[in-house]
Amino acid sequence: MAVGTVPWCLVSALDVWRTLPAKQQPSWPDLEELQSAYNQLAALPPLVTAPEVRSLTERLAMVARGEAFLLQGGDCAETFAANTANKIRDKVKTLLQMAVVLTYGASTPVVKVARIAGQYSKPRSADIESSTGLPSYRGDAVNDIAATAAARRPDPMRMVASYHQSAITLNLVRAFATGGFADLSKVHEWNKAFVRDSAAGRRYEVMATNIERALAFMAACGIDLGSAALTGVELFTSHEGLLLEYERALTRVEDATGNPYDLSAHMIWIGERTRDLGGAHVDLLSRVGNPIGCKIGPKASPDEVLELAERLNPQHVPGRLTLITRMGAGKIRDALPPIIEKVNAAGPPVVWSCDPMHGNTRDVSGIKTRHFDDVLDEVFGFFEVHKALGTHPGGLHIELTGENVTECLGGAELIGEEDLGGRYETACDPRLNTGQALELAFLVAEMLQQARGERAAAMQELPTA
Ligand SMILES: O=C[C@H](O)[C@H](O)COP(=O)(O)O
Ligand SMILES: C=C(OP(=O)(O)O)C(=O)O
Ligand SMILES: [Mn+2]
Repeated sequence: MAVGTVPWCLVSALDVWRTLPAKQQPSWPDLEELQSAYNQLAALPPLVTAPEVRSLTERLAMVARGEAFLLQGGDCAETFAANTANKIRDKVKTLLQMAVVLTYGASTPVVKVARIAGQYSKPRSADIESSTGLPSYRGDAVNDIAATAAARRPDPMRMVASYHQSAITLNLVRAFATGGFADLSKVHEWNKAFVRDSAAGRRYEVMATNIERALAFMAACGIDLGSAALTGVELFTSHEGLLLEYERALTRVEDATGNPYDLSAHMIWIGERTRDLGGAHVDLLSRVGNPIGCKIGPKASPDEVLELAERLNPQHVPGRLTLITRMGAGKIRDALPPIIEKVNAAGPPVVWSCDPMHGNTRDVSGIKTRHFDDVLDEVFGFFEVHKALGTHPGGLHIELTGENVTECLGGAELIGEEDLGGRYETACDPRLNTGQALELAFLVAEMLQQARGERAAAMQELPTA
């Protein structure tokens, strides 16, 4: 593994990353322990399969063509402690509820990708936490969040533990997706309860009633709402491909095709802090067959993004690459247009997705938070830019939870600074709570409906031949 000691000609293409600068890797204190964890991971079965991964690429190709919408969401950082049946259920439930609302708004399929079953490592701004003087918490796959020196020591066996936690989660997620939990009529009943019982929901009575009518119409037409197609969903998994040893150990060459896939999740994304063109992350992930995401922050130049897009999708495969822009509400309207123009003019087809969370983090008396209005404003900006350029606003990437936490400010429940202490439970970044996430889905659905109405009106105005 220590590639510096191996002659260059013996390095597998999948290990070239070992010769390149790798940012945000833990300082593993014991390389023998690391080797042992790697060997264990490499011998374990994959978490997902190559055909599933290819199905997601096909679904994302539909998004790239403007025929579908992508919804990606979940925790900033999953933790072993919060990996309980109820919390997993409620996260999946929130995603499914959002997806139904967005499907109605967009009148197209919604591709559902959870940040789940592997989101256990975090890039950090600082190696040392200023409040404690301890090494920063880097996710449960690396160290423990408890504020002691022993807890913060990076332990490679935690990567093996996070594999097992991911397997447990995935087992439940698969059961929820196909075992009746995701039944369209039931998800709609949950949305009706949200609309009826919450201040946030009451604003969306009209849309909920319209969805109800659409379901009644389908039933009247003889469509069986109890059929497998409507009681199950396709739910894919994703996480940031940050820990290179973990991702490499779960990269497997498919017998049937001879192609490598990172089978730790269906979709893997590269973070804003590790997307260097000459870096290890871009190299490893450029070589696997999964759909790849890449975060794009406000400092990225159009040329740099085009180069990244070519590097990550040289064959121009639709669905292979999702560019997840996370500019900040105040910057998106200026920063995004030149990037879209550059990539669309010469580059590969991409899915354009909006992460309205990471450019809008702020500090309130030492607590990391985000304001719902900023999140919404960035989403509005994203839609405005795409409308002006005639491109498809393909998706949303959200940090959310299925619980009633108080981590982000605002929303219809008007969470204020004084409320942040109530249920602030995230291990890293502040997440939208269920109500805020559903509210966002209804607002985006309204936007999508309006955009459809405008397109239809424009078509009617076209002169006939
Ligand atoms: O999730 C994203 C990053 O890991 C996170 O925003 C970094 O947070 P920090 O600035 O507190 O290190
Ligand atoms: C680290 C993250 O985001 P970014 O790379 O965009 O900062 C994240 O999605 O949690
Ligand atoms: Mn985050």
